Amino acid sequence: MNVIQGSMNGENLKIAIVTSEFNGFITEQLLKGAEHTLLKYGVTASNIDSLHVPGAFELPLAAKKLAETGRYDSVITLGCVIRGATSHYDYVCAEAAKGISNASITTGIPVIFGVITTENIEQAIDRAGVKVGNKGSEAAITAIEMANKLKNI
Ligand SMILES: Nc1c(NC[C@H](O)[C@H](O)[C@H](O)CO)[nH]c(=O)[nH]c1=O
Ligand SMILES: CC(=O)[C@@H](O)COP(=O)(O)O
Repeated sequence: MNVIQGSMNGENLKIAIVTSEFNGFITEQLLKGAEHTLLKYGVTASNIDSLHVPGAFELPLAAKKLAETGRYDSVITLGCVIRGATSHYDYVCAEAAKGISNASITTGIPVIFGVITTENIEQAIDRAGVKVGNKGSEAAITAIEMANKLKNI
């Protein structure tokens, strides 16, 4: 069996990060985690472009536009949706997830889902660098792995 490999070397990769401003006290921690991890794996700072959008609902369109430029090996989306009193949460989560997946499939560029979807603020804090790691950092690792694996297909 021939196994298609992908290295975790970020040296020649160009990555875009889209971060939503809603729940910014969490999403800025995700952005810090993603940036730190990209640099750790060798991505050059000048090869990382960052864009902010208002909320998670806006992530798919921005990610698709970035992916369509053909300038990036991966696009990372970062957001935080916290359940409120109404069904709004379900709509925002569903459209963000569907749209981000669609951006990836339609452009052929990995668009990584770094969106935290939680029942409360505590769960979000735990996933932004406290108890359960940093989901931005995990998204960065996935971005590098997918970019390098896709190059080898
Ligand atoms: N409630 C959350 C939102 N809501 C805002 C939407 O994402 C969107 O910006 C608005 O409906 C305008 O289109 N966004 C989050 O990222 N997180 C939330 O918890
Ligand atoms: C996830 C959300 O959109 C949330 O902030 C909305 O809260 P609510 O359902 O209480 O309006």
